[in-house]
Amino acid sequence: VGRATDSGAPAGAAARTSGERAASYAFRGTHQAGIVTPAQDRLHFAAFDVTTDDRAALVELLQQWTDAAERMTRGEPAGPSGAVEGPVDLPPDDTGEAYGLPASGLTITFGFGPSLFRTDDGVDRFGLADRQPAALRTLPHFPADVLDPARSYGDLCVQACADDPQVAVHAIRNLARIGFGTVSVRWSQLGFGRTSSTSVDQTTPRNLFGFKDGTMNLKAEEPEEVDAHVWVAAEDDPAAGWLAGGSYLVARRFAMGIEVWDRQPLGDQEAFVGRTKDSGAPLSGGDEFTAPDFDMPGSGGTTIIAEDAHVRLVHPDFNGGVKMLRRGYNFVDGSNALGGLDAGLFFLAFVRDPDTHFIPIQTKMAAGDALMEYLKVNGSALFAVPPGIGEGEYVGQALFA
Ligand SMILES: C=CC1=C(C)c2cc3[nH]c(cc4nc(cc5[nH]c(cc1n2)c(C)c5CCC(=O)O)C(CCC(=O)O)=C4C)c(C)c3C=C
Ligand SMILES: [Fe+2]
Repeated sequence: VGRATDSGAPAGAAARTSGERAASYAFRGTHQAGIVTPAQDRLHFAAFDVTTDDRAALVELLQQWTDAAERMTRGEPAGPSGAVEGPVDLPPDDTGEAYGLPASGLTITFGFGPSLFRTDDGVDRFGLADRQPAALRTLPHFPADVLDPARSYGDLCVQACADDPQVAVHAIRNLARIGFGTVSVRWSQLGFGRTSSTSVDQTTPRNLFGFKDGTMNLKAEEPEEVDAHVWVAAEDDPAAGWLAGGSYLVARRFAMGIEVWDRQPLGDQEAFVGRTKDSGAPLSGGDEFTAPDFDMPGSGGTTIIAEDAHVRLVHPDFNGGVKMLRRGYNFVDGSNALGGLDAGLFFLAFVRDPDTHFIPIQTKMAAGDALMEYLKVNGSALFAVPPGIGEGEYVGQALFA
């Protein structure tokens, strides 16, 4: 199986055939991997706080993280000696739990939070304040947000996705280990079962409400749409030229009231979403990929896709044409005090500008979406995702130039 470029296309001699998953994705390229590369089945996402005010130490960490991430995405150990071949009187430079495992499609995607540029008190810890992108601010409070600060925010983030959970966890663990003394893990989230497709080669998966999720997602095979809605352009923000070719990453932990949801009639569940549970077709008819007819009359003077149906509220036609690249995951983090599952959807979306492509849609959804009855958001964060890493560069290098 060939290696893939950041566009998801094969880069090696052995080309990938349709639907076949690449064993590894190129770490370096125009854009970071883990955005338009095909969404893998497993996630370990971590937000870090930087525990030093030393800019040089931060840069050194990013250099070390770049080296280790490149190695791990190739299926190699995090450091040159590895888990078992280093000196016996030193801790190994790889923790070992992925020893013998293949790359498993690992992608590692880095992001920078607003607090890296300026603390809540306005302190410019690393001399980066004048390079803070205007759109990189703490997300506003939305109705139904019950945010836990211990699951929110962060100076840095790392999204590790792979087809083997052990490989994703190994990546985060080793980056945290390398960062000891410079960063600490603020929060992390495991995910299983992607809730989106980012390539037409992928079948649409299901979320924990049991519905197909990702049907109308932006896909790698629509590069013009991806350019228009995902990648930051050089002219977007004069203060943040370093972000050109990058993106913004929205992370929101949606706790789902699945026990209450499971007691709702099938027809009601379908009305809340606006699509059938079986094929995922819009309630106005057709198959999964048929465009919804939002004007089709239903019974009693209403439309067949209800005014508060999720797919109506978030559809580009009702949101100034904006689209997003969703890349979220299901999660179950044990059970809660009431004996229910602590389950939900860890929503991840890459957008060109959160002010136009996320905040208005989330505001509308939080205020009037039928799904919100079953959702609470207890974690939230926004990160600027620097562009891809060129040969000999480290992640985010242009920010520190
Ligand atoms: C603010 C953006 C969005 C949030 C938050 C969100 C949460 C969320 N969504 C589902 C389930 C489904 N979403 C679907 C489609 C869909 N969702 C968004 C945006 C947000 N979703 C968009 C832009 C779209 C595509 C709309 C379109 O272009 O038609 C679907 C339908 C299948 C699909 O197209 O993917 C489902 C199902 C849940 C459960 C959830 C929070 C937990
Ligand atoms: Fe959605």
